[in-house]
Amino acid sequence: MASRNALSAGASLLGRILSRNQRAATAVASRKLSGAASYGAAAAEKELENPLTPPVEIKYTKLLIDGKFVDSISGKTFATHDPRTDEVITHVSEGDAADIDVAVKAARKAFDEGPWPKMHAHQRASILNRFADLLEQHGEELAALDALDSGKPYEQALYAEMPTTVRNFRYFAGWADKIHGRTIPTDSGHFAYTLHEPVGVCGQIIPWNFPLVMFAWKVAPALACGNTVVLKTAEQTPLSALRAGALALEAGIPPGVVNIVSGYGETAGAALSHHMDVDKVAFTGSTEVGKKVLEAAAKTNLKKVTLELGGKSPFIVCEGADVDKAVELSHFALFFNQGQCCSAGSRTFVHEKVYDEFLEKAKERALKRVVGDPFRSGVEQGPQVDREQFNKVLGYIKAGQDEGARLITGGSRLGSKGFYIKPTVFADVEDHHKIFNEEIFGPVQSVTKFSSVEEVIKRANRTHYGLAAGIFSPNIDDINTLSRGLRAGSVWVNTYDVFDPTLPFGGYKQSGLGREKGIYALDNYTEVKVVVMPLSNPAWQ
Ligand SMILES: NC(=O)c1ccc[n+]([C@@H]2O[C@H](COP(=O)([O-])OP(=O)(O)OC[C@H]3O[C@@H](n4cnc5c(N)ncnc54)[C@H](O)[C@@H]3O)[C@@H](O)[C@H]2O)c1
Repeated sequence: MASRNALSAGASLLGRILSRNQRAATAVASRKLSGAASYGAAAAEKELENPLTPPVEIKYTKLLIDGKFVDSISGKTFATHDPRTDEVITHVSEGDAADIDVAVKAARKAFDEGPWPKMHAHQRASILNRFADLLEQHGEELAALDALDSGKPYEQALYAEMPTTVRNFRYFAGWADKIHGRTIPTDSGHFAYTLHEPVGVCGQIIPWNFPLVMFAWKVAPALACGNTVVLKTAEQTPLSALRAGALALEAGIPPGVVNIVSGYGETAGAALSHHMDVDKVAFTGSTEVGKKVLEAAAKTNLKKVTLELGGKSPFIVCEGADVDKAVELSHFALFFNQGQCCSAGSRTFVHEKVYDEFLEKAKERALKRVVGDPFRSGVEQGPQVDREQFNKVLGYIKAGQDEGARLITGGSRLGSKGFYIKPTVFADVEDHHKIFNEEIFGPVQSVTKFSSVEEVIKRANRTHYGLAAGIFSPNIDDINTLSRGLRAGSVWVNTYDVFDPTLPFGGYKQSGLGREKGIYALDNYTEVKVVVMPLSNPAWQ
């Protein structure tokens, strides 16, 4: 019953999109991929050859600094590509160290002299709520920009990612006037109280897999606490944040409070993490780059650092599980967003008693997955974000085959244009296989067998990551033992990828430092000051 309740996914935003899309997707799937679905179906190929025109006009391509959209100092631009075709969508101003410096100066001025940190907190909340309203009103446009730039299904961007983006701003707007310290009794006859003050200028570096959601996770808590920000978007997906930046100005967020610099990691990103006048940096991306960001902070001004990094999360299907539901949820846990999720359930552990049935049904489900133009209704999976990721995923598929994992479906590109990959499932994957240890970040499910809860805890924890874990079981004893035994920042039981703004998110081990979202995020964006004074006049007064 517990699993049925959870699977109805009423509590999960992504669960809602899952079930909403599922109905549409199943209908499209059966229409497009009748019987034993074939990717080579002429109709599907033809659709991929002739992509739809996205319902969006691109209005903002310059850097947003000090309330104005400006060219980069070097005058350079870079192309952003449509992953459906690899054609250029548009050219965007390319910020580098010089632009980061100007943006940091604007953010510093807005912090030191501007109204934002000092205004009544309820006024900050009103402005943030107005910003949330504008984001909501422009939901279709913003979702289309993300779908175009990243290849994610437009319906997923519109029905799952836009609402969570808006909710994050509303949630943190609600905190703005509730951030306060305590009075503290002392043993020494002093009166003491704490003030929770903004950290200052916050550098924020985000990835390409969820451009707007990452924008919201970073910007909303920083602004609610009274900070100013310089945000560096991912070079693959610069468009939606620039549009959101224009809406931030329209909402009344003062100039210099939100600065947005498009550019590359080695130049603009590194300049931000090394900048001597940035007080804090929040980064989401690969563990490899996360280490560089931490090193940059250590080598410069010891800016505070939070990191949300990679994962290799286990999804565990226990004895007694309803196999159809386990297959559906594990499929969602891995394939959501083309498999490009830091929290992807990318190691599927299945109890030996249900293993064979699970494999057969997991293959069937992967074959039914609707891969196609992200602007077509009912599509569950679009192309990978760019050529680099596409080649990387195909490289992992080859490594899986070379190392002896059993490929049961997929295993190659789909079509001849763009970065589409067939939903792929490997069976009998062993713990030492590369595909079981490294973050693939693609539509590749790796399934392995286990015999006992004790065994699976040991194997699931045998990784340097610790971001998330999924448990699928009807048995409360197994659920309790597993949820306490797994070393991960989020454990989803009979559900997956629940990203409510109220819940903290972050990693154990090399999956990160600190927590984003929820009340825990406020700690990242505030300094604590203690003020101490004597209770009675001291002799020297
Ligand atoms: N945890 C996540 O949410 C997440 C997101 C994206 C990618 N990844 C992982 O990272 C892999 C590589 O993808 P990627 O290259 O886009 O990730 P990445 O870590 O290189 O990029 C993430 C962000 O960091 C910036 N960056 C890159 N080098 C930098 C540097 N030296 N200093 C400061 N900022 C820098 C990038 O420009 C981008 O904005 C993926 O295959 C995946 O495994 C994880």
